[in-house]
Amino acid sequence: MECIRKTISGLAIFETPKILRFKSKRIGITNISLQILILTYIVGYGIVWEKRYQTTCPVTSAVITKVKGVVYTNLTGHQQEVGNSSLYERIWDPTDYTFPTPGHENGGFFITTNVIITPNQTRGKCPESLNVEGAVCNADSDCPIGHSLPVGNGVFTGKCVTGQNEINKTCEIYAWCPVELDDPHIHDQRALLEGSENFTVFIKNWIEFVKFGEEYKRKNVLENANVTYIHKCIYNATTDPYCPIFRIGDIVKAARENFSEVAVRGAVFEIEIYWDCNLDRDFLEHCRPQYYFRRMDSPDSLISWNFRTAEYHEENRRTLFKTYGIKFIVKVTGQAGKFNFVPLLINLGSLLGLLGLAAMFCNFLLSSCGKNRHYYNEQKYLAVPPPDERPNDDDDSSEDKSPILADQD
Ligand SMILES: Nc1ncnc2c1ncn2[C@@H]1O[C@H](COP(=O)(O)OP(=O)(O)OP(=O)(O)O)[C@@H](O)[C@H]1O
Repeated sequence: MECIRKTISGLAIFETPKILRFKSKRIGITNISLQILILTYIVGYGIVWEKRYQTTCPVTSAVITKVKGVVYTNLTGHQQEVGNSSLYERIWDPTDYTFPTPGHENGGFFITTNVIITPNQTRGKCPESLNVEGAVCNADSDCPIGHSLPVGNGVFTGKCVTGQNEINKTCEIYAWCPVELDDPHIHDQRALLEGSENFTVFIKNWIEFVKFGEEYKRKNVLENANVTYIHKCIYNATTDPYCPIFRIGDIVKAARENFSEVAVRGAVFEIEIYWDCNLDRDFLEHCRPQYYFRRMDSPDSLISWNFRTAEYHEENRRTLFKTYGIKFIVKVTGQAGKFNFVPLLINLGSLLGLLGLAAMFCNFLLSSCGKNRHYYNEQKYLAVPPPDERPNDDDDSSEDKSPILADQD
């Protein structure tokens, strides 16, 4: 009953903190300056510049690419011409030099820049390549039947036969014969498809901001673009930043790399399409893509970007291609922001909280560093003696003894 009575009487009391007014020009100016600084930072930088009054949504996108360009190759002018150099005299169109398998994931694509061709391979028996570690032999006993070398081209037949250069003997293998030659042109500092720097790629990118609905959907091709424009435009960061057609050489150059060098052994580049959209302004006018290019791998003399494919002519005949090239990864990033009361109120709330920092700092200066700190501390803090030293109070009731100011009415 006592407890309930106290609670009820407590409801009739209003408590408010007492504020200490301390006259000091220095502290007053420090306090107001800090408050202005915090206010400018939160309102100017946080709310206005960083648009923290907006709710955001990350971009969702789809990308597909199409490469165009034709090049005619031969080994004329290469330092070391191979025996069968006519093999490399050929025309290359997109179907020959782009590959869906390693390149089309994430809208990426792959362009062949260098190649070793081994034509007319058939399944049969032939000497293992001299370049394969462990292939050289002196007698049949060096080539156990059924054995294969870790980086070899086939399975040992059990015979040691005259090798590719007629001087060294190598183990005979069941394989696609003749085995791939290490064509000397690949060691030139010139790529076979050097002309591929003039190829172009059309990057088609559709985006949307799911949270804000169907009306905020668009593509990286501007609304006023027509076929004539598409056929003649080439992306340029300053003169034509919204053209979706990119010259391969320009991409490599924008990533601060030399095309002739990377074309020899291959490389990986990233094309980033960045969308930063303010939906409080005109969507089509102010929501436009920005493109960034960078090299993802680092130049390496040991590892190169290559893979093998084959063209099968009939059941037992194929042409083998060891293909070096540049892989392009397309990455779409970005977000859209739109006005919303919730983030605005949250930021204003944190502003009020942070303003308290100014008072905390001034308090610290006054109580720890100022010359009147003792006087300040005396006024600010009420020293309470420990319970066993407090003056004897006959009235042991636990009634609240704090003074209560009565209102006029
Ligand atoms: N890499 C590119 N460089 C320049 N123009 C391109 C490129 N890729 C496509 N285009 C052109 O852009 C337009 C739209 O391309 P899209 O692939 O949608 O149409 P298409 O008729 O199938 O193209 P195409 O048959 O020429 O490959 C076409 O006129 C096409 O020729």
